[in-house]
Amino acid sequence: MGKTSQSASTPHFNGRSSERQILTYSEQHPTSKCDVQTLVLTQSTESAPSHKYSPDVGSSQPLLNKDVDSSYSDVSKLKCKSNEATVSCMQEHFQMQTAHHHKRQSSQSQSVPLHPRLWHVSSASLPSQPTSLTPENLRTHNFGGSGDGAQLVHFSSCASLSSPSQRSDTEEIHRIQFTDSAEECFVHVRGFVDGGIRLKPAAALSQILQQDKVVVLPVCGPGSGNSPYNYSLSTPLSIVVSSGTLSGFGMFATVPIRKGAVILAERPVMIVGETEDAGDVFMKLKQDTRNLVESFSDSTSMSHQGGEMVAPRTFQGILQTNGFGVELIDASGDKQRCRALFLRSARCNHSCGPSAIATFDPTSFVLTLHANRDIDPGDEITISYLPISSSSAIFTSIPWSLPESALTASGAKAIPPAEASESVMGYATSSSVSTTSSLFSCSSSISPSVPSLYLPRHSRRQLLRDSFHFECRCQYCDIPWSEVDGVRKSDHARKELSLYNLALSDPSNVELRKKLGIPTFEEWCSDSRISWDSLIEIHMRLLTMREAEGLELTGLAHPTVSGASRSGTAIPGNSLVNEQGWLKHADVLGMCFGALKKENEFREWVEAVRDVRWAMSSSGYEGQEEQVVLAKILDSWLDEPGSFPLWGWRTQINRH
Ligand SMILES: C[S@@+](CC[C@H](N)C(=O)[O-])C[C@H]1O[C@@H](n2cnc3c(N)ncnc32)[C@H](O)[C@@H]1O
Repeated sequence: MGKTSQSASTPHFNGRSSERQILTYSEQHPTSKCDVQTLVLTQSTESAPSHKYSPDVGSSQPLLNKDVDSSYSDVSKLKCKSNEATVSCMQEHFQMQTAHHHKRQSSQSQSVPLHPRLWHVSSASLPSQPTSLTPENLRTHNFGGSGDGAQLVHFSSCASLSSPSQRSDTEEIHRIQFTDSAEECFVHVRGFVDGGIRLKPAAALSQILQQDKVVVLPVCGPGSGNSPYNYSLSTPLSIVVSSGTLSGFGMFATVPIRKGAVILAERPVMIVGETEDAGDVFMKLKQDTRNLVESFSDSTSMSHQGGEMVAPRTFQGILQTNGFGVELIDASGDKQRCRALFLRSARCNHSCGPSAIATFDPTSFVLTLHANRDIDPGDEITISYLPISSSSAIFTSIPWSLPESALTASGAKAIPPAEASESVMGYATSSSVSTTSSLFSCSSSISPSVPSLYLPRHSRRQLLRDSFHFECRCQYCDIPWSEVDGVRKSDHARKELSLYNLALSDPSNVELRKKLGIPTFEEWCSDSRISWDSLIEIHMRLLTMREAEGLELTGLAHPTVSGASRSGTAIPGNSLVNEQGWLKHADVLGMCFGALKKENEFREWVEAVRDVRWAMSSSGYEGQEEQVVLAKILDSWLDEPGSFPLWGWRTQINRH
């Protein structure tokens, strides 16, 4: 093993703990000492499809490779111009941008020393100089794919390996060499890899991996105000050490990114089984990768306020803090929970109204970040560490299951008992607000059907504190005391959204829908007693609420990855909800306007939904084919609105 006593010349962590693994190591290249089994991923014989979308609905041609960027490139170019100067200004000040940006900055580069605290992430035990995360390191790691359409398709058989029982921990660690890039990933999942991992060709990975729309920056600086999530690209930057509790880095957009579009796709550098020790795998990483990883924060070693170190930093803690929970699927279809570490996505901070949704495809080893809403240059790319839907594609960071104590203590009152609500009412136009108010006033224990992102602020914060070891300072939580009303409104809005979510995700739950006063589209279409604007009002209002809470597309994490179901865990919100978020509301609105024969509005909504579905269809995950089919249908409606099957239907009903 590469673990030895600490060397003076290399970064190390001091500390003693009988329970924790203390990090000490020599500079020796880990793989030079260890006999790492290599699994070869051979190149696909199938080249990446290069055709673009054609509005031929009946076409049998696979349409898996629509270039997300192409639909938005013009907009991006336009919006980007004004920001280009400030983006490069930023690059001059921070020497940790991605390789791509480093290249662009070229001769204008001006070196500004970084404040050590920003590198240290509040840890006194890190090296005094920034030995990692330099552009050089990032370039070495080559986040972009190198081949033309090269794809990861095959995980070679490991038949030649000895049986697991005879092996040491070190021998159980496998190195995956991706044939379409210089990347490699170490996998330590006991008794799992040997049988092979179920892999399939991933669409256009190299194309996606080459996208470079983000930069890693300190989260605090001028213009950030109370919230860390408004980094102003138009303000000349100088580094200010935060006096608040939030420190460290975050990921920021450098270009405009449209809702649903792929922000980033990357593969992990290591995957560790739930029960395995991360330390052994860390020692296998290349030195520069390891240096980078060691600069990552370890929240398990910090006090909840994040201000002081209360325990030694450990590899396990770094993985817990920065790793994504994913599930791999073995050749026989069994799943195993693991933690995967992605060098760039590890910089994504949590927000209760995340700007991105992360999904992991266990068949291509690719984590994809999709935009949850339109993102401007300078906006932080955030994800939710809390569950956002019933079967989130990934379960971020630490816990495999949130502790019972956290749930009890959260005191959430999300879904009231049916009998306590007001009398069942018919479908209404504007009474839904008062109805939901009465529903909320009922007390009950927490329902497993409520994704925890919909819980009130104090519950979300408590979950994050108990399970992720930090006090959430996202803009949806970090509301000043003077704005108590703001907190109350936000809590109420989330509860209401969760209720509607439940009703909309399960149309058979007629009782709840009636209590909420929300008809289905079909009911609205065929029943002239329901006023024509009722459904439109409801969905418009829910959309506005979603936007205010930053919960636009969150539910879309759901269909993206097979094999990452969270059912059976104790995490609230992981059971039955099939949330669709913004798409559901926008879908219904488009159809309503179609049924009312309002062509302009119909086009507006159908086009918006079509764009998002196309964007969601291009990252190689399993749900993409469904999105393609739906997008094609919407395209045909846009070509000929009259082809919408219920075109003008509601107007006829009204006449009779
Ligand atoms: C995966 S890391 C995110 C990147 C990290 N900020 C860095 O500098 O590398 C997770 C850690 O970031 C901090 N963090 C993330 N989201 C936060 C939030 N909303 N409020 C406060 N701290 C947050 C916490 O310290 C957490 O343990």
